[in-house]
Amino acid sequence: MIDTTLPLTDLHRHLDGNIRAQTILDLGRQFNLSLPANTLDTLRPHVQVVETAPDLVSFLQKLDWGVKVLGDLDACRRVAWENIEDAARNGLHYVELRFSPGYMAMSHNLPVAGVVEAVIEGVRQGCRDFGVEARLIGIMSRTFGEAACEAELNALLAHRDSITALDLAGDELGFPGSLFLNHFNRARDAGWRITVHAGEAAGPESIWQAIRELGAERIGHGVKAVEDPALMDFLAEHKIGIESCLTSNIQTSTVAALDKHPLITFLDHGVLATINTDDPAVQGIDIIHEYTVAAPQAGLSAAHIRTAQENGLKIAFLSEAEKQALIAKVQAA
Ligand SMILES: O=c1[nH]cnc2c1ncn2[C@@H]1O[C@H](CO)[C@@H](O)[C@H]1O
Ligand SMILES: [Zn+2]
Repeated sequence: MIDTTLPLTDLHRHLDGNIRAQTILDLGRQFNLSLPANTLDTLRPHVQVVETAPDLVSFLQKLDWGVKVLGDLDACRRVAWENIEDAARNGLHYVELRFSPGYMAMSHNLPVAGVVEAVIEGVRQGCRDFGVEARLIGIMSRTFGEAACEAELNALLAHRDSITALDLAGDELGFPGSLFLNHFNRARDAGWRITVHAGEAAGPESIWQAIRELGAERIGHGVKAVEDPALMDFLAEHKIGIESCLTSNIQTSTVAALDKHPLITFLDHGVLATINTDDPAVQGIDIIHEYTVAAPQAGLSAAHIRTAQENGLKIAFLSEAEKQALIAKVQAA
C-alpha cells in the first residue's frame, strides 16, 4: 500500500527516540555504565514500550536510556548516522529528523552546540553512505523549562544553516506554548520553518496557540483538532500540515484505539495530514508498519493512504525545486 513510484517520507521522527537497543548496549559497555539489563531481550522492556503507557509523560520516560548512554560526541555522531541507515533500510527517500540537543547532552554534560554539530555530521555522512535525503529539525524540550530551551535554541542557532526548522516537544500540559513566544520569534528571525507538538496531551486551544502565536506551519500530532470544527476548517484552508503518528498516539493513550484515530477525518476534510513514525525504536515499529498495518486499522482506504503519502511531499520543508528533484530521483530509480 506504499506507492513505490512516489517518494516515501517520514516528517516526524525523533532521532533521539530512535536509538537502537543494541547501540544502547554497546555504548553502555563502552562508557562503563550500569544498564538495567545486559542482553537485548532483557533490555528491551526498559527501552521500548511493551504496553500502552497511561499518559504522554510516562511514555516519554522510555526515551531516557537512549540518551543516558551518549557519553561523548562520537556517540551522538554514531546514533545520527544509524538513524539514516535505518531510514534507508525502511525504503525512506526523505526524512526530517528532529532532535533535542539539550536532552542528548544532559546525562554526560556534553557541550550542547557540540551535540548539534555531531548530529549534523552523522546525518550528513549517513546521507552520503545510504543515498537518503534528510533535513534536521531542532527540538526544544519544554519539559525542562524556558531557560533550558533557550540554551538549546542558542546551540541550534550556532549552526543555523544546517537546521531547517524548530519544534517544541515534551510535556505539553505542564509547559504550554505561551511560555515560548520569544524563542519562536528568534527562530522565525533566523529564517527557520516552524512545526510544534500540539493537541496531543492538551486540547485544540494549544493548536490555535501554536499557529497564531508561535507561527506553526505544521502541527505534530494535532489529534485534538477534531474537537473544533472551526479549527478543522482553518487547517484545511490555510494548508497547515498535520504530522500524524498512529501507533504513538495509542501508546501514549492520546487515542483509545486505532479505529478512533482522527487521521481519516483529517484526510476527508481536506487537511494535509501525513503518516509518520515519531519514536520508531522506542515504539517497536517502523514506517512500513504504519502504512501497511496501522493505517488500514485506522480505517484508511488505499486512496486515503496514497493521499497521505502525497501530502508527505506537499508539506515537506523543501523548496518546490527540491520536491521536483526528489520525485525525479524516485522515478528514475
Ligand atoms: O510523542 C511525543 N510527544 C511529545 N514529545 C515527544 C514525543 N516523542 C518524543 N518527545 C520528546 O522529544 C524530545 C526528544 O526528541 C524529548 O523532549 C522527548 O520527550
Ligand atoms: Zn513527536
